[in-house]
Amino acid sequence: MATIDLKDISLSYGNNGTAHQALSGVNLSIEDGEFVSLIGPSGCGKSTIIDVLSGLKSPTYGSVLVDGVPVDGPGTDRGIVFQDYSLFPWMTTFENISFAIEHTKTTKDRKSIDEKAHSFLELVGLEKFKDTYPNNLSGGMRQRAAIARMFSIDPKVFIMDEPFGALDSLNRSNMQDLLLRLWSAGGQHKTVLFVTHDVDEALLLSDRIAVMSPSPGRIQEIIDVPFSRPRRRKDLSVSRDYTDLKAYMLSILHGESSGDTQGLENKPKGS
Ligand SMILES: Nc1ncnc2c1ncn2[C@@H]1O[C@H](COP(=O)(O)OP(=O)(O)OP(=O)(O)O)[C@@H](O)[C@H]1O
Repeated sequence: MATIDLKDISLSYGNNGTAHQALSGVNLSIEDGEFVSLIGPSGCGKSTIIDVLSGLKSPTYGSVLVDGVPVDGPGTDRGIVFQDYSLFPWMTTFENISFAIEHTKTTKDRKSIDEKAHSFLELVGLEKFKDTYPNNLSGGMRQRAAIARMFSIDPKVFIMDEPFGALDSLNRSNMQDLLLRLWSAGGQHKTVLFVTHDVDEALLLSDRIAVMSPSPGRIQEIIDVPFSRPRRRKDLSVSRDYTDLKAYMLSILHGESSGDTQGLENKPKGS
């Protein structure tokens, strides 16, 4: 059970003389179990929002709440996966996961921690690579290990910053399927904030998509994704509603739409 509230967030980098306003007046509420993606051009402030929600950066103005409680630093209630560097390079895959479990303090004895770590490695198909160091894993394997680690600590909230951005398209599809499978396992969905540059990825995964605009970073529009779950790529790709919504999103991202939800003629129905 977790809700996220970003309330009127502004953030400036640097000091007065050279301050750069990265975010201005960002408001976003995410419901319990909701999967929300952030999409927008490079430099619009997606990673800054991720850092603020993670507790790695404090906003200059505004507040961040998880389940109504203000975020004042990193915590095990929020699991994070970045595009890279999510794993400790000096630990094997097994050690990375067992270390994370150990630090949640919910599992105390060594045997239970190790069993739990093994079960998560198995879940993502990495049991054979338990003694391998991250540098000797492929990019896809590293991200599988990072996702296993995030799930193993059972956080209320998943925060993912372009986790599949560096993967080739086949690996990326496999990882999206894995994420959706784990996300919906057990019927209790986690609350997710997911950054992507990829419109298809956002439409496949999300309940809602927040489209950002730059200079300073703002949320330009929030789109409801109307497709029922489970979603299958091949069904989506032949659906007229899907191609219309994708075209609409691309038009916003390329600055061809005002982004005004009122009275937009080219906005597809149901979004
Ligand atoms: N530590 C920093 N110091 C100064 N400016 C920064 C810093 N980090 C980010 N910025 C600036 O803040 C703005 C938002 O950056 P951010 O990384 O959040 O954007 P982004 O949307 O995640 O970009 P990308 O899609 O390229 O990862 C950019 O203009 C960036 O140059």
